Amino acid sequence: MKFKSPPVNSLSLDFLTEFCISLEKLENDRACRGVILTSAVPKIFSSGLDITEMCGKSTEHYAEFWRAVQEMWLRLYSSNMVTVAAVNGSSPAGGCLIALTCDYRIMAENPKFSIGLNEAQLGIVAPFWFKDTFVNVVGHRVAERSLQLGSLHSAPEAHRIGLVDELVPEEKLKDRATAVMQQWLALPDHARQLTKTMMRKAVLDRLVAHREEDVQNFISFISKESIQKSLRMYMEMLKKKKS
Ligand SMILES: CCCCC/C=C\C/C=C\C/C=C/C(=O)SCCNC(=O)CCNC(=O)[C@H](O)C(C)(C)COP(=O)(O)OP(=O)(O)OC[C@H]1O[C@@H](n2cnc3c(N)ncnc32)[C@H](O)[C@@H]1OP(=O)(O)O
Repeated sequence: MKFKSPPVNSLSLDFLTEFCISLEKLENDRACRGVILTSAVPKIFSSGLDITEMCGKSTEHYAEFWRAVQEMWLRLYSSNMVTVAAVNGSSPAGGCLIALTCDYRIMAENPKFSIGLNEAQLGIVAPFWFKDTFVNVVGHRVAERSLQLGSLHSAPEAHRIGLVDELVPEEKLKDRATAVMQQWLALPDHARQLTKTMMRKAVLDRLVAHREEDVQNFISFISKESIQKSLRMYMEMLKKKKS
């Protein structure tokens, strides 16, 4: 599956809805046992949640948007398919979450590409299930430091801390992702799927049990004037960086 929402594959409500529909179709297709996620936009895997969806909108809109973010994560983290992220560009925040939610991450070894949960830099907080997914990949200490600092890690650093499983030259990314997929698909599906469920169930159950509470927390957090101001300033900073 190739993300193609230029300029930066930001995760808008439309993007998330289409992503979930596509995943559901693949999940229900018995012939499909695995999916490789990558980007058709040069240099960017995904710029994370679309910030414009979280600025100056109604409470109803925030609720709908956040449910779509939750749905994307719940579907991908609990997928029966083998999921491989072929990270061919930068991947901050929600983009990093997509990669972390997969079974395996391969990143192009370009040191200009960065990845991480940088929410703190925007003055916002990564929700508990972003944090739980991160901890499950890199461990508590690395996750704590990285989250508090809102770090964006260069590709080599991301590999060093275990955020990505391997680095390959960009032109070899597709072949390597295919080889990894074949390796994972060589196992009997039922054994691999039950193992995956065992490893991820507690974290998935936690969001399922607190889903509505999480929506309400998001709404009350994102509606604060101080948070709206931080997001507006961040968007302005992104625009200024260009000029
Ligand atoms: C305690 C209770 C807690 C409850 C929980 C509450 C809150 C938490 C909520 C949410 C968690 C948030 C998760 C997120 O994902 S937030 C998004 C974080 N993303 C980023 O920080 C990335 C920002 N973007 C960049 O760094 C760069 O754009 C890039 C991806 C590195 C690409 O750089 P490049 O130079 O190639 O492009 P531009 O910077 O010129 O960007 C082009 C164009 O796109 C716009 N844009 C970029 N990113 C986003 C985005 N995420 N959303 C919307 N728009 C984006 C950018 O402004 C430019 O627009 P323009 O109009 O100027 O062309």
